[in-house]
Amino acid sequence: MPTVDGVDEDGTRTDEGRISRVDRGSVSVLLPAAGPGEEPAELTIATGRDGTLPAVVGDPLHPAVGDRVVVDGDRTLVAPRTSELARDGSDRTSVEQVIAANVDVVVIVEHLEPAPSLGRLERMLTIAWRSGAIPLVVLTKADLVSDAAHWVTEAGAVAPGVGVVAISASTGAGLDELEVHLGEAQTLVLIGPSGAGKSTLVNALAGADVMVTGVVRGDGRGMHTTTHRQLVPLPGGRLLIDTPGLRSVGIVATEEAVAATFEDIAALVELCRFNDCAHEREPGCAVVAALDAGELSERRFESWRKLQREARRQAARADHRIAAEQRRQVRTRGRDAREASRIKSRR
Ligand SMILES: Nc1nc2c(ncn2[C@@H]2O[C@H](COP(=O)(O)OP(=O)(O)OP(=O)(O)O)[C@@H](O)[C@H]2O)c(=O)[nH]1
Ligand SMILES: [Zn+2]
Repeated sequence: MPTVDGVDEDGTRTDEGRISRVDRGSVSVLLPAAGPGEEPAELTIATGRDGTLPAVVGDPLHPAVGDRVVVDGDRTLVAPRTSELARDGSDRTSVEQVIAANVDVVVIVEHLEPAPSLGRLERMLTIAWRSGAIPLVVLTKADLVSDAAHWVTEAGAVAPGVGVVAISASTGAGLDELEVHLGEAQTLVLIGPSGAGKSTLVNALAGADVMVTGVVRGDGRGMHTTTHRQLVPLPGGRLLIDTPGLRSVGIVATEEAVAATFEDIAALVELCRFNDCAHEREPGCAVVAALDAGELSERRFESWRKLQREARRQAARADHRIAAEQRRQVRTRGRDAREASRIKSRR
């Protein structure tokens, strides 16, 4: 059993790295630099025929960019994940596809010009809360507007408990404040609409293009890699995950994630007189009372309802997929059993 400090019980060294790229049949693993001034190394590791790697704990799993791995002898094991950014499976068999693992902060990038969409912010916040990472809202292009402070307040109201920073990549305004919010050695992903300024922000955080050379391991297990990495080292020991499809992740909502995004409404629901209040015309409905009092906006209420409906729909769809998979397994087992009894009766 490999240990996390890099030395096995029998004294052999194990390496710890992060998956920096996932391809068909293989993954790239980024190993930390051996010492100051040295470049990080990158290995290519073959995955199993089904595309999985063994896990430190539990069943083999499909690796994702950001996965922590322990390279131990001939085996590469995936460590348990602290967070997962998932995309709803597009086909009927796969439930969800994890596109980034072990993310600390989901940076939600939204432009100030054109005016930000609060509904989109709520949607992206739900994705972030769902992942297990901490969301941070970055409003870009502050140099183009005069009411950035107003939008910081508005965004703060739809993102209770979440940091909101207005920045300008053009003037550098707000970048210091952003640094404070990000802290050191964190793994980040950026999500946001096209043109919001994500690439521009990455360049600002990176300071320069980060180029890394691959190496050949002495034992020949690793191969030289010159692939374009999807896990980008940033100054301050930070890592940025930028995988295809991540920037425009479709929503994978759960009721818990929706409740985390709409913490204010979730608190109101607790105060409704009836447990099964539909928040329509029931007496003692705290949600309707807040709407009537103008404490809750109609826009936010509708946005909450919509995301809740989506979460329920997805849960039902996932249940449906699981049920279909179970039926398939029962059929296969039945066929195997019939086959076995046929063989037996022939003897
Ligand atoms: N004035 C101003 N323009 C900005 C700022 N940040 C980004 N831009 C511009 O906005 C445009 C879009 O920026 P990108 O960084 O390419 O946006 P993106 O979010 O990466 O877009 P996609 O790659 O399509 O997802 C570019 O022309 C940038 O120069 C800013 O702070 N101020
Ligand atoms: Zn109610």
